[in-house]
Amino acid sequence: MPRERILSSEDQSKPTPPPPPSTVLESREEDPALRPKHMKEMIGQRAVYERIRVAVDAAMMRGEPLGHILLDGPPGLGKTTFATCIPRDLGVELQIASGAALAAPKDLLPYLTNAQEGSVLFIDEIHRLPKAVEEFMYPAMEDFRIDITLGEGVNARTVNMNLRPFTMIGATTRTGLLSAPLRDRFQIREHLEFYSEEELTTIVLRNAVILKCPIEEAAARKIAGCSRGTPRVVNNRLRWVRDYATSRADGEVTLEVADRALAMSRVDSLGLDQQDRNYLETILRVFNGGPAGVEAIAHTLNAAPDTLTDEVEPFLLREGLVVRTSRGRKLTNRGYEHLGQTPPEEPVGRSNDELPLFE
Ligand SMILES: Nc1ncnc2c1ncn2[C@@H]1O[C@H](COP(=O)(O)OP(=O)(O)OP(=O)(O)O)[C@@H](O)[C@H]1O
Ligand SMILES: [Mg+2]
Repeated sequence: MPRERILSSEDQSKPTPPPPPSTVLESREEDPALRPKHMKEMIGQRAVYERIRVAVDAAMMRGEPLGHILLDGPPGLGKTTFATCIPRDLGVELQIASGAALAAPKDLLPYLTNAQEGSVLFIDEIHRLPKAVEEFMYPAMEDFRIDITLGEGVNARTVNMNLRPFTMIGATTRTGLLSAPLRDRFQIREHLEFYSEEELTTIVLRNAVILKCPIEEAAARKIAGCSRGTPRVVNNRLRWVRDYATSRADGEVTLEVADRALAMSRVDSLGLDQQDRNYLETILRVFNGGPAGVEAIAHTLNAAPDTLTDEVEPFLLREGLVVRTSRGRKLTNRGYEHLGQTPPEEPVGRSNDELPLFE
């Protein structure tokens, strides 16, 4: 670990004032320098990595296209990273499309016809594909063939077109929203899980070197411990702490500097930020601890329900701060305690109509 203080000439010439904490922490802007380029540089997700590796090696040895891959899991855990590393490892081209932008089959057509043999077509947010586009994809994925309808009414006729065999990689934060026929067309389906503190510490130490930021191991561990098990969050926190070290200390991220920086950005001991705490506080104060429907919580917070289910809730559920019951979200005893409150007498989430839901 380099201990000396290193600042690149770029850092010195352009001192950027740190943006307000909430922007730093919620920022979805990716740093291309920090995204691993090859699968072997990826940290964690070992089981997923090994299975994809087997398929990639076999495809390369046989000279055949890799089977279609579906990746799901909460935001920031590495779906896009896998999708960009796989074609690089295979040495093939990558095209990127977003489910939300493919409104009709004709929007997908150029991607399919441009796909070279063995190349990868990555569709992000694949759960947002309209039904018509999804159905158009079935024969493309299964038989590398598409059916195009030309003309209208009685003059309409269907033309079959063969495609070059390619690999589709789909990413979604919501597998539950995918139809079974689409899901079944992916030969490999992988779920990405939250990262351990150990893995996140490794990511911090690796990225601190890339960012030329001297850091103490204890500080790296501290940043990792409050990053919600998520590499994207760990990178954002590292950048914030590094900015803080540059502008409020001598540039070195010591444990003390990390503590001060994280306290200033209002990240708490579990790594929750203001948005997470607002969510918990709303259930506590507005809904008396719950149960409360996600729509109602979202309205109260002036947030989109999807943001809550996709981005806020997965980690809070994993940490056991809330439970999802058939009647809505409810604070657990741990949730009460985290907010500095005494839990109510009766045990939470255990009456018959409030059994936790497993989805
Ligand atoms: N296994 C990993 N090792 C190291 N860094 C990682 C890993 N996975 C992700 N990252 C880092 O986290 C960032 C976010 O990851 P990525 O964009 O792949 O998430 P995602 O699952 O696609 O999220 P979203 O659902 O929001 O699209 C990447 O830019 C990368 O720097
Ligand atoms: Mg992504």
